[in-house]
Amino acid sequence: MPTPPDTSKTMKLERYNSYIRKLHSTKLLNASSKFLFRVTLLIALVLILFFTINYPPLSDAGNHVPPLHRHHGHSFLSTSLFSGSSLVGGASWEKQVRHSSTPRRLNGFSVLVTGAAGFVGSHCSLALKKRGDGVLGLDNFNDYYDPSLKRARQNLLSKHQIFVVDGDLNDARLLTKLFDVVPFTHILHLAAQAGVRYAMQNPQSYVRSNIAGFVNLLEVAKAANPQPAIVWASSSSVYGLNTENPFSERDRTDQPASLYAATKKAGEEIAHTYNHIYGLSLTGLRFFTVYGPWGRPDMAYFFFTKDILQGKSIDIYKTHDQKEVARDFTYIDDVVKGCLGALDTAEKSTGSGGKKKGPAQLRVYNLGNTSPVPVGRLVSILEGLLGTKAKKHVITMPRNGDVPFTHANVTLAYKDFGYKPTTDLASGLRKFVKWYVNYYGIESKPSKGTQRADEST
Ligand SMILES: O=C(O)[C@H]1O[C@H](OP(=O)(O)OP(=O)(O)OC[C@H]2O[C@@H](n3ccc(=O)[nH]c3=O)[C@H](O)[C@@H]2O)[C@H](O)[C@@H](O)[C@@H]1O
Repeated sequence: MPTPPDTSKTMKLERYNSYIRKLHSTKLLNASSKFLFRVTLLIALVLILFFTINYPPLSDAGNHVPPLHRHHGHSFLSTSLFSGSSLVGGASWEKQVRHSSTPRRLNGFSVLVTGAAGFVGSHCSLALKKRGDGVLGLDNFNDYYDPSLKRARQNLLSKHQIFVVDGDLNDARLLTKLFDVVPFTHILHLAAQAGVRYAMQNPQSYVRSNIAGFVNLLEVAKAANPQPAIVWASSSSVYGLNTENPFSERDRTDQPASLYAATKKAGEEIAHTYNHIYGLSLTGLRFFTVYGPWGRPDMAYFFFTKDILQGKSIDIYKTHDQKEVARDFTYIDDVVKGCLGALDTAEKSTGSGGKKKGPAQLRVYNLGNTSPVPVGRLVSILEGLLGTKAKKHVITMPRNGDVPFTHANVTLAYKDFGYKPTTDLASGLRKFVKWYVNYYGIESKPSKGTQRADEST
């Protein structure tokens, strides 16, 4: 008989093999579950990020800016999560917000300045900080004009311990957070879509900033406890086709000539509503063509300077009945004094947490220079300061929302807070040109005395 095979060894081997197989399958299971777990985590993170970027906070749903239209607004990622280098709502962010907003003088204000990286906003922020008030800036750094100029203004502010939060007026969650962190006594609301003629190119940006953004800010302010007093920038353009001269706050403002003017006028009406329903103290300031160092490159005095220095021709508008166009150009330092005067005399809001307790202050003031200057004269002053002849191209004013002249009566602002402009156009432009040349350098050699046949002298 054949000897039976010795199975003990085979069985041992099989047992060993099955043990190894089990071991492998458990390892495999472990590895694959780990892998699955990681993939799920990654998907979850991607989804969270996707929703954060694409969907605004619930409270902001009504003001959601569709992604395609964001170039003049701000992405929600940078608006809602990050500001400068710190995370919005994080401990270091809150510390910066508090530090910047804390007044350094007895009974000093704590002011939220919107549009703080803008022209008037940066000047006012510095003036407030210098006298000991706390200032927190808010700006969306949009690209209506060169954002690097806004960043340069922000750098200047940060040297004076003013923190500018990178965010949009339409971000209700961000605004509410700011009011949670700081009990602001005042808002100086200067953020806006400015410029008269650009309204024909991008009308929606005016509605978004000057109407929706303003309402969003007022909604947050009325709900705050304490409610702040609000001083905000209206515009001389609300006088539109008014023919009274000079313009007084009592004159009609129901004939705006541009959508820009119409949104500013709408702001004045909206201010009335929030004052009436919620007891918010509101002061609108009608600025008259403000100019000066750190100004706005979209304004005529600014781009005339650039074009004259580069030897390019400039368009000088005349009215349809061949008259000169004139503006009550107002120097920035005078306007800053007006803004501070308005803040100093602003009474407290009377409501709290969205409920009115009694009547509150509602005011509107002209802040002009009281001395209109024809645009041709502005150009001659610039030619003198730059030592260069401009290539002047005099044309009839295009139908683009412009008005033929502006002239402020400032009696009311003088009576209520001593507003008295002291800078004439020649002195103010001298300071502007000094700043301009220092900031930009002289970009190209001025070309002298070359005029076209259709130019005036
Ligand atoms: O006072 C105001 O409320 C307004 O002042 C300025 O608006 P505007 O007065 O039109 O200022 P510029 O655009 O700098 O124009 C100044 C003057 O130059 C004239 N101009 C403008 C452009 C141009 O190419 N040529 C020209 O002759 C205009 O007709 C105007 O008379 C600001 O741009 C507005 O944001 C502000 O609200």
